Amino acid sequence: MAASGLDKRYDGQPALDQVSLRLEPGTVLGLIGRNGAGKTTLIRALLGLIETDAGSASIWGHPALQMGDECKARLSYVPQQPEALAWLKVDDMLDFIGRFYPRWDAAFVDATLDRWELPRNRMLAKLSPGERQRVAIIRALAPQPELLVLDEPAAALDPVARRELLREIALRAGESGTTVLFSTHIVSDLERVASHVAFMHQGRLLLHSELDSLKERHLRLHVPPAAADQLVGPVPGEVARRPHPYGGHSVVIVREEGAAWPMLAHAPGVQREVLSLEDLFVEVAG
Ligand SMILES: Nc1ncnc2c1ncn2[C@@H]1O[C@H](COP(=O)(O)OP(=O)(O)OP(=O)(O)O)[C@@H](O)[C@H]1O
Repeated sequence: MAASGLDKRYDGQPALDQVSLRLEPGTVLGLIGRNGAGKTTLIRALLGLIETDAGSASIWGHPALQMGDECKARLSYVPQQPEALAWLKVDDMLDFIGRFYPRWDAAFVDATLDRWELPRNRMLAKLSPGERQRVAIIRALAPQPELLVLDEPAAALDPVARRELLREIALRAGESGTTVLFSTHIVSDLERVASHVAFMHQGRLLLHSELDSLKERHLRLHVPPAAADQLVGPVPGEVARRPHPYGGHSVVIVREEGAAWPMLAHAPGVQREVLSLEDLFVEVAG
């Protein structure tokens, strides 16, 4: 799955601004960003569900906008608010959908409905939002997709259900090599399962990196007033800068993998701080 140069405007406002992204097979990419950052728009553009103003998206080398049935059968998508087939009972909907998929795992459906204590005979429209989301997740996993796309799957789930979902995603990725793209604003969820992380902010993709190397590549420097002369121009790799309330500045920097830190990181009186993912998110998107 890949996109290059995606632009999308709504009422003149950019929802996607020159977004390029490549999802390598077998990775679990967590897409993180604040409300309205453009996550859903990006997911829909990647899947060819909306046309963009510029740029292109492809899935397994085919243009996303002209995806054929063969490709569709290899991927599953859980939208933020699953609404399809709401007049059917849980069991009937899953039976009906299952007929379209050769690799439909009926035993998984059965076991997971029990494990998640979902009412099989109730109409989808009468389920709670969290229950509906769980059913949508079962529906998405049962065909054993090669590519699983989840738009804020945890939004309506309680903490126990969230853990179960994350465990299931990790299992699929680890055992079957399923490629996963999921959006979230819960940083701890992302840290639990993602191999890669992408930050969206105001329609732009600010950062796309392997999760493990992210912390090694970023640093917050606390620069005391005495070293202020070092901050006249931009610091190499500068991502964010804030004045400290008690004087001095904090500067977040990024370096290429294996590259050296800029001189400022070694300057006298400058303190280095390794950022958590949450801190980094707040720094770039705050
Ligand atoms: N159909 C639409 N018509 C007009 N504006 C839209 C439409 N869809 C999205 N937008 C706007 O585009 C921007 C990005 O929205 P999007 O839903 O992609 O954000 P998001 O990151 O998924 O947000 P959230 O975390 O709240 O779900 C927002 O400002 C939103 O209001």
